[in-house]
Amino acid sequence: MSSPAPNVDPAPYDALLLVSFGGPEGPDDVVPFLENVTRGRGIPRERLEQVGEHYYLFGGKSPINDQNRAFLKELRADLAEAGVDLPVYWGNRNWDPYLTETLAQMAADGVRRAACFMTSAYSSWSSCRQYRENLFAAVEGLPEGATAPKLDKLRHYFNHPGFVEPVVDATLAALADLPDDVRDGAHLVFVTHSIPTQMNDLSGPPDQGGGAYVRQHLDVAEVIADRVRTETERAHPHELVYCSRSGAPHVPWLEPDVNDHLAALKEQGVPAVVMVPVGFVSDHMEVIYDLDTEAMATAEELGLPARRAATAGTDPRFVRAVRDLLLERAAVERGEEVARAAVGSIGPMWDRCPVGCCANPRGAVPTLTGEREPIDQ
Ligand SMILES: CC1=C(CCC(=O)O)c2cc3nc(cc4[nH]c(cc5[nH]c(cc1n2)c(C)c5CCC(=O)O)c(CCC(=O)O)c4C)C(CCC(=O)O)=C3C
Ligand SMILES: [Fe+2]
Repeated sequence: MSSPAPNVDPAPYDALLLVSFGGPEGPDDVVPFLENVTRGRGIPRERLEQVGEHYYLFGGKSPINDQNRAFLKELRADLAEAGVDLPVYWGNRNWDPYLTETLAQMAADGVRRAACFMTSAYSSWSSCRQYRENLFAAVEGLPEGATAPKLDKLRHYFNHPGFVEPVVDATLAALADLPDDVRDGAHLVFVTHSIPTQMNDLSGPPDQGGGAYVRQHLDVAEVIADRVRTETERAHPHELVYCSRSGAPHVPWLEPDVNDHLAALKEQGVPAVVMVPVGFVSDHMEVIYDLDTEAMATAEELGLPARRAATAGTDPRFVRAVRDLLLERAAVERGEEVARAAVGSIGPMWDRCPVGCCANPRGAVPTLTGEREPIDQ
């Protein structure tokens, strides 16, 4: 008796599009990149100069593009090995290769319908809807006569086992790397990008009361802390804290800041910490500057032993999650029943963002890939 053939049919998709943030590749790129990111955002000049310095400290080069190149390579190899025959494209919101250029290429190649995988895992305007607004703008910007492929965003994966399992292992590895005499009392400090509290209040579908961004992170942190407890047979207390606060000082953002939190833990007599950057999918600038450079210096000054857990990056389980999400959605679009993997208490996320989900605090802007296109708020 033969078992049923595994589903490797990507139809109705004829391409996969990796959608990312983009980052500068050298010193001359830094200012134009920051201008791209912050156009119309009211970020104080002082903050921009500071962030510029973070990039210059690393030769003006963000690691994010190379990380996406490495991810693409693994993703193509994974798809090929699994027998999924599908070209993979890559486009960024804020730097070369820009989404518009990539979509123009896809149109020229005759791509009619593409699934989009975003390098951003959670709900909020910054981490989801802004990507969808940028997809709309990129399609609008296509040259005359080019027919854009229809785009679908693959569902949120913050609670997909392929994203969470590598972070569990990374947390265990970071704990194991702490000195023996402080390990047992170590706290797990889950870290994500701060956003304005209003943006968190608006995150998720309007009928779910907002706050999805924080709720999703808390749920994943709970799952990881639980798994770590099972593996180590020890309950490491955990907290969710924030990094990379921006904006004007009088505008409230999510707190506490990771640096303040480390000081508070030291004050309480906590012997060590593992920082788990659960809000990020690779070791880009927020991780290598805000955590590895700044927060590590804070820990050092405090005399608080600290380790930073790796991000999912190119872990084969995370790469495979993209394939699983793609084939799952393809089956859904063909009208088939699917199993949807998810860990934690929230459950698998929707395929199309509901109307008004993660509203733009500055007002309605057209988006793609939602329940209703192009304007849904
Ligand atoms: C939630 C979130 C994520 C995680 C989800 C995701 O990954 O999308 C994220 C990722 C990233 N953010 C990045 C870079 C920047 N973000 C900025 C500004 C801002 N980020 C915000 C939020 C987020 N950002 C917000 C609310 C602002 C304020 C301005 C605004 O309201 O839009 C600024 C301007 C300077 C400053 O204000 O700090 C820069 C340079 C890079 C590239 C890193 C690299 O180059 O390696 C990545 C991956
Ligand atoms: Fe950001």
